[in-house]
Amino acid sequence: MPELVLHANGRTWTLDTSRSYTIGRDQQADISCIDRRVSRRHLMIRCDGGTWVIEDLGSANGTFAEGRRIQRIEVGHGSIVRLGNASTGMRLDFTGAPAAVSDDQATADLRIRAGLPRGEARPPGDRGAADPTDRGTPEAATVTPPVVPGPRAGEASPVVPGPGVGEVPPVVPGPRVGEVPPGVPGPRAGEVPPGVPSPGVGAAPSGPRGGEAPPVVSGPRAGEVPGAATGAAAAGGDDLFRPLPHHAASGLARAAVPRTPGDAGEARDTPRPGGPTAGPRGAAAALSIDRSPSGVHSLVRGERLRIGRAPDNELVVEGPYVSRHHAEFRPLPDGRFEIVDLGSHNGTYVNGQPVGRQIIGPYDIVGVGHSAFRLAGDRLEQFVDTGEVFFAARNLTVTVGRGKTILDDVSFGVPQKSLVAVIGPSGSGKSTLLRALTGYRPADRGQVLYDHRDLYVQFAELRRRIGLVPQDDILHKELTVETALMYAARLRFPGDTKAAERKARIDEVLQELRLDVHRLKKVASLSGGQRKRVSVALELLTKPSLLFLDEPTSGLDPGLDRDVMKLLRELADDGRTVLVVTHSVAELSLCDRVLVMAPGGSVAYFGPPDEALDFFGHDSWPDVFSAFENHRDDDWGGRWRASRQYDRCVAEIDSAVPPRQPGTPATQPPARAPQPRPQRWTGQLWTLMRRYVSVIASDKGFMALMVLLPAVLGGLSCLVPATYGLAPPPPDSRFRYNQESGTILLVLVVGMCFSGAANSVRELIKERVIYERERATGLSRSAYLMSKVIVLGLITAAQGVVLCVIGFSVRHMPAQGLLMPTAVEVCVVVSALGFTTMMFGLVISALVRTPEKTMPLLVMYAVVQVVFTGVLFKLFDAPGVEQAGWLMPARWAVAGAGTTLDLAHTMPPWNLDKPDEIDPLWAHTVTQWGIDLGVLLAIGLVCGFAVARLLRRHEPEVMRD
Ligand SMILES: Nc1ncnc2c1ncn2[C@@H]1O[C@H](COP(=O)(O)OP(=O)(O)OP(=O)(O)O)[C@@H](O)[C@H]1O
Repeated sequence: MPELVLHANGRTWTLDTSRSYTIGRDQQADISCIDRRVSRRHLMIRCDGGTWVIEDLGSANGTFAEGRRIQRIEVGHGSIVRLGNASTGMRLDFTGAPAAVSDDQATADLRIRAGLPRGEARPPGDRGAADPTDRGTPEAATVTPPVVPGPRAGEASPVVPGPGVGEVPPVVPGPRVGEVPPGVPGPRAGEVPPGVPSPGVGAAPSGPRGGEAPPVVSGPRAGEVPGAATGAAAAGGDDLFRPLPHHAASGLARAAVPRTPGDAGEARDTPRPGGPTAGPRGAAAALSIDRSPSGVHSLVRGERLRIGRAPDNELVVEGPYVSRHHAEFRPLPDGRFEIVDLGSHNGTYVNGQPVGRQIIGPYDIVGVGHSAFRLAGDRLEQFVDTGEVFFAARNLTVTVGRGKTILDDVSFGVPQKSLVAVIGPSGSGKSTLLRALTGYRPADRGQVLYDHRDLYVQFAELRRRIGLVPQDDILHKELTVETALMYAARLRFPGDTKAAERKARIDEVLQELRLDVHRLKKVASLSGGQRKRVSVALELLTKPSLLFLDEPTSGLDPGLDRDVMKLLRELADDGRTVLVVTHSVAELSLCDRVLVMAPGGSVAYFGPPDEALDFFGHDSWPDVFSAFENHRDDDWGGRWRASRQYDRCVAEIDSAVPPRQPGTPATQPPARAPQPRPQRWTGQLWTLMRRYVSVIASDKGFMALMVLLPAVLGGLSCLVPATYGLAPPPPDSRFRYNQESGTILLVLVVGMCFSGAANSVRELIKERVIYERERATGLSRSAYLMSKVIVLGLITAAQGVVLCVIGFSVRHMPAQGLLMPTAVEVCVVVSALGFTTMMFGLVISALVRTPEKTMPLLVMYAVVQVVFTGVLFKLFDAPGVEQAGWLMPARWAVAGAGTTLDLAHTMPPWNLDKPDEIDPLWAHTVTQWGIDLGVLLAIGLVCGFAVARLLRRHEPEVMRD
C-alpha cells in the first residue's frame, strides 16, 4: 500500500504505513498544531488492513469530511478533512506518496523526505511509490493571479481565502512570476477583487497591508495541493502546525514556554545540527514560520529566479527594504538551490543572518525585505509580513550591577493588530522592558518572539520590522517636516530607490498621519502632539509591523493625549502591533491590552483594560498606584502568577508559541546578531553630510557664532601691542628679542583651541537619541562620525583661516617661511590645531551624558591648553610636565608655528645665560615643522578612534561590534 502524504498549512508529511499518527494540540502528538478548536488529542491516522483511516479520538469540536461530522473515515488521495469546524476548521489534504523520480530529481525529492516523520527518509535509490499529484504535471508553469493593490490606511484588506471543502483550487493561467497579467486590472483599494470570494469568519488576510503593493503570487499547479490559499488561510491564522518531533531532531527546534521564573533560561531557541547546507548556523537556526504562505512560486528546474523590486525580476517583491535586483535563487548541479545576494542594500538573510551566498536547505528561511521564503520541493513559499503577526515576550529578566533584578520574568503575548499600553509607577521597569523588547538592551534571560522567530538571534533581519519612537524626538528640529522625512528615507531606503519613490512614500505617510498641511513647517515650530506625529511618520516610512512608543504623550495636554492615543489605535487597526509606554491612564480604554508593571520590574497585570481595576480591587488607577507605592515590598508578581488571568495569559502565549521538542538542549547562550550590512557607506556619508549642512544652514544662531568666534578672537589678538608683530626685531633695532610674538601666538592658538572644541562639543550629545535610533536601523557608525569630522573639520579649518587673516593683517611677519610664505605656513598649523581640538570636542561630546556637562569640560580644556602652550613657561627639560605637554594639541601647534617663525630665537631665551638652550620642538627646520604638524594631526586621529569607541556606548547593544 502506498504511503499517504498529508498537507496542511503549506507543510507536507509523508505517513508511513507501519505506524499510526496522532494529531492534536498536545505537544506529544505526532503532528502537533495550535488551533484552539482542535483538541489536545484530536484524531488518529493509521493504516488498517491496507486502508488509511482517520479516527476521531473524542474531540470536543469534531472532525469533518464533506461537511459532516465523522467518527471514522477512510482517506486516500484527494481526501479533505477539517478539524474543529466543518467549513473553517483546520484543513488536512491527503494525496498519495511522492512519485518515483529520475536521478536528477533525487535531491529535490530528498527535500521532501527531509520532512518525513521519524527516520523515514529513504536512501536515494529507494524511489517509493508513484505520486499521483505529479502524474502528467508538466514542468512548472508559473502562474500569476491578478495583482491586487493593498488597501489604504483604515480600509479593509482584500482577503483571498483558499478553496472550501472538497474544492479544487482553480488554476489561474497567467504570465510568469513577476509579470502583471495583461488586461487584469487590480481592484481599487479596499475592494475585493472580482472572482475572489469574501472571506469566511476568521479568514486570514493574505493581501498586503495598506499602501503596500502586493507581492505577485503564483497560483498552484494543476493537481498540486495548494499551499498559499488552502486550509489555514481560509480557516484563520491560528491553525498552525508544529513540526513532528523528527523535525526538531533535524534542527527545526522549538523553545518551551517555561511557566516558572526558574526555568526561564530554557526559553532559548536551539540550533540544529549542521545540515546539508553551509553558512551561518548555530544560534541562528530558524524557528519555522508557522503560518500559511502568502504565495507559492514554482521553481523551474535549471533556471534562476531573481527577486527584487524592479518589474524585470522573475519574482517581484515590493517593500522599502527591497533593492531593485535583490537576490537570486540559483540551481546547483546536484539539484539544490543556493541564494545569492546581488549586492542588495539591505541584505539577504538566511535564518535571520545576513549572507552573500548560501545553499538553501528545506528548513531554511530566506529573508528579503519584509518577505520570507522557504523551499518546499520545487516550490518556493513566500510569507509576506503584512504586520499581522503574533508578538510575545517570554520570561524577560534583566539584571544590573551585582545581580539587582530590574525586570523580573516578564511574559505576555499579543495577537496581531493589538494596541498595548504599558503602565506602572516610576522606576517599575517600563523603559527597561521597552529596551528589552526592541533589542536595544536584550534581556539577560528570556525571549522576544516575533512571528515565532527569536528577535535577539535574528535581530539583523528583524530589526527592520520594528519602529521605535523614543521619548525624545528623533528629528532635527531645524529642518522642515518634509526635509526631515526626506533625509530619513534616504538613510533607510535602499540606495537604488528613486527620488520619486521616496517622495511617494513620504506623501503617503504624511497623508496617513494628517500631516500634509504641516509639511513645509519647521519641526521646531510644531506643537508637541504634531511633533510626535512627525516622529511616528518617520518610523512608518519603512512600514514596520511593530511600533513601540516611549511616553509619546508626556507633556501633552489631555486633548492631545487623546489624539495621540487615537492615532495609535488607528495604526494598530491598520495592521500593526503597537505597544506604548505611558504615564497617562485616561485613554486606556482605547487599548486592547494593558500591561501593568509593579515595583521591582515584575508584571502586576496583563489583560483587557476594563478588567484591570477589578483585578486590583480598586476603583481608580491612582488608588492602584498608591497601593504600589504603599506596599512596594508586596509580591505583586506572585499575586499575578497565582491569578486566573495569568493562566489565560500563559495559555495565549502557549497557543501561539510552539513548544520545545523533547530531546533538544534546554539552554542556549544568547547570540548576538552580526553587524548587519549597512547601505552603501559612501551613500550614507553623503546623505549625512548633506543633512548636517542643512541643519547648520537653517540654524542662523549657530552660523553667526561660527563666523563671529574666529573674527572676534582674531581681532582680540590685534589688541596685543607689538611693534615688530610676529617677526624678530630688525638687526639695527636696539632690541634683540620680540617677547610679544609669543603672546600674539598664544592668543591665536588658544582662540583656535576654543573655537574648534566649541564647534563640536555639543554635536554628538544633542543628537544622541537620533543616532541611537538610526544606528538601530542600519546606520554606519563610521559614516556618521566621518560626516561630522568632514563638515566640522572644514568649518573649523575655514575659521582658522579667518582667525589668521584677521590676526596677521596688522602684523609684521618674517619674510620667508620654511616651505611656504610665513602666513600660509602658520595658517596651516593653526587650522590643523582647529581640526584636532574639534576632534577633542567630539570626544567630550561622546563622553558626557547630558549637554550641560560639556561646558565645564570645554572651559577646563581651554585653560589646560593655555598652560601647555610652552609660551608661558619652560616646558622642555621639565620631567613630567614636558611629557604631559606632549598630549596637548596647543603645545604642538605653538611648536609648529614656532618653527616657522623661529620663535626660539625671536622670543628671549628662558635662561639668558644660556641663549642656545632652545625648545627642541621649536627648531627652525622643515623636519621639525613636519613632526609638529604630524603629531598634531595624529592626536586628532587618536581622538577620532576614541570617539568611535565611545559612540558604541550609545548604540543598541545588539548593534555593537
Ligand atoms: N543601568 C542601570 N543600572 C542600575 N539600575 C538601573 C539601570 N537602568 C535602570 N535602572 C533602575 O531600574 C529601575 C527601572 O528603570 P526604568 O527606567 O526602566 O523605569 P521606568 O518604569 O521606565 O521609570 P520612569 O517611569 O520613571 O521612566 C529603576 O529603579 C532604575 O533606577
